[in-house]
Amino acid sequence: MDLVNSLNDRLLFAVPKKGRLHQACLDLLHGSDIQFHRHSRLDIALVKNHPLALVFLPAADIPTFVGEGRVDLGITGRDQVAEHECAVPPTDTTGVEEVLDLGFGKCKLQVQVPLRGTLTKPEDLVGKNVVTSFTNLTEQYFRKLEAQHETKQKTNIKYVGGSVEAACALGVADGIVDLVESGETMRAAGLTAISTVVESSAVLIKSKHPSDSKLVDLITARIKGVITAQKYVLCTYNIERAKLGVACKITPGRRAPTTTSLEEDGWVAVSVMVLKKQIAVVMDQLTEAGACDILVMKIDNSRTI
Ligand SMILES: Nc1ncnc2c1ncn2[C@@H]1O[C@H](COP(=O)(O)OP(=O)(O)OP(=O)(O)O)[C@@H](O)[C@H]1O
Ligand SMILES: O=P(O)(O)OC[C@H]1O[C@H](OP(=O)(O)OP(=O)(O)O)[C@H](O)[C@@H]1O
Repeated sequence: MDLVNSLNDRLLFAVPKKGRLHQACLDLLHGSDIQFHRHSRLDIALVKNHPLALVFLPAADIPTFVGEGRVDLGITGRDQVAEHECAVPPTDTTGVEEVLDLGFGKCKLQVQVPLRGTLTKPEDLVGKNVVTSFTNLTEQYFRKLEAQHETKQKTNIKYVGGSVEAACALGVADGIVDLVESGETMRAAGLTAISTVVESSAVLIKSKHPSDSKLVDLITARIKGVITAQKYVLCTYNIERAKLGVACKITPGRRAPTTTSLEEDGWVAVSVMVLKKQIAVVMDQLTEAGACDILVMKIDNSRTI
């Protein structure tokens, strides 16, 4: 198969080829019914049911390809977009547009120092050695700090590709700038966070001039449907009509709750979307408000505005 020629007339969609975002992206594509078969060792996969091709790239490179318009859509971390934009500021025609926050891959890019050391605030690192994989954001952060303190001292920023947390223990750095999610890696390395450079989560991005805007909108709507379905549950309950006003305040729904009269006089059944993380509290409040037969169901997919 001439893979390169078969890319003509297909929208290109970049997906992280490995790392923390890879599996969540595959799950999202599956949930969106984007069907493909990836041959082993090939970083391009043609989508069977859309004029679309997936390109598997390192998360850090995706903002470059999408920003230059070589690839139409992509998923990466907001931290990677920010790192790229520090080096290549967007113009009217280049750079990426964020389409959706995907809600996974949440982490913070933080300045970290040894827990049992003398450095306690970011200013203490000015003029010292800082190791990171995010050199552009780190340069920007420390140049700003140096300017604020009107010092001629320059912080020395060094790049390493991974295991950044080892740099202080190995005597290469006085502090690091690295990603933190649970904080386990940081604590295990005897480090503590003293400042946040960027807060991140996975985002869907698009180029400023995608080759097929209609298909971009369709793929966006599909992905949004899956993300919404993951965030919400469907809650149904029965309640006396007289108590419906109070119950609707507890479960206002995204637009409004759906109510249906029950065969039993004066009673209604309510069906409403509730944020998954709030459902336990909502169930407690509904019970107190007089609701009964409360049921909670998983939503597989959705299309909402
Ligand atoms: N611990 C984490 N928790 C949540 N999200 C993370 C975490 N670490 C990284 N990420 C997100 O995933 C993106 C890719 O990071 P990851 O380290 O998995 O990339 P990678 O392509 O495997 O790179 P590398 O080879 O440098 O490790 C990050 O830019 C960030 O947005
Ligand atoms: O706060 P935590 O939950 O411990 O996660 C943070 C760690 O995750 C990432 O590294 P990853 O494990 O992807 O490997 P890497 O160091 O090779 O980038 C990041 O660079 C941190 O080291």
